[in-house]
Amino acid sequence: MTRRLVKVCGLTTPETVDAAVDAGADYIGLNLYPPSPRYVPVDQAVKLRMRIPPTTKVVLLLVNEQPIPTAQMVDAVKPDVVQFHGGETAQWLGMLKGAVKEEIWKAIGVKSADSLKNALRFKGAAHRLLYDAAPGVLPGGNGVAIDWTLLAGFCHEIPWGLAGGLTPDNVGEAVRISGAELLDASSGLESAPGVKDVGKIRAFIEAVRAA
Ligand SMILES: O=C(O)c1ccccc1N[C@@H]1O[C@H](COP(=O)(O)O)[C@@H](O)[C@H]1O
Repeated sequence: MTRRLVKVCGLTTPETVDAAVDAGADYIGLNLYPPSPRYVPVDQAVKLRMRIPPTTKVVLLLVNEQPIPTAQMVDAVKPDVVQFHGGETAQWLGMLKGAVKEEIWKAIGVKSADSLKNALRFKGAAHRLLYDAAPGVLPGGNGVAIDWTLLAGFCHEIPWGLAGGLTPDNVGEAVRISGAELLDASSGLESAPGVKDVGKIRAFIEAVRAA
């Protein structure tokens, strides 16, 4: 049986970080995109990062950052993965991949099957693609699900994960339809924008494990 990977993103407090670790999250995402309700400044991200044991990987979420701030934030927080969730190009990520040792993930806004085909340009530039809804009010974190059937019928050439509007209630169906091996949720685990609910974090991880 496949052991699926779970990422809980946009955590901002020690309590929710501890809850996600205790519940068995594989990845915890820290959001350094200032307009987001889940934004944490670098010094807070560093403190949260220090609570996370090596068995849980840390993902630093950035949007359209320039190379120097990117390097500074990565150096300070020391994540295992850097998730780029804006309009970063394959060429730019390719250059970065030569300079940084961390794993690189690229979020792809999915509108149709063509979105998946076009994302193949990131082969060699990103270690993993994260399929999410197309940008809305924010580049991500909008709680909007994509058409999961597109993923099931696609010949994936790059490791990938599913994001976008996942909740404890729908993630089982999302796994069944898409076959995703990594499931990523943020706003669907909140009681209000930016306020994570410990019960929903636990329920999400349990639902993935049961799928
Ligand atoms: O969460 C945010 O505010 C955010 C802001 C900018 C880029 C990405 C963001 N979140 C990421 O988007 C996906 C899907 O989130 P959701 O589950 O639909 O809320 C996920 O990777 C979030 O971490």
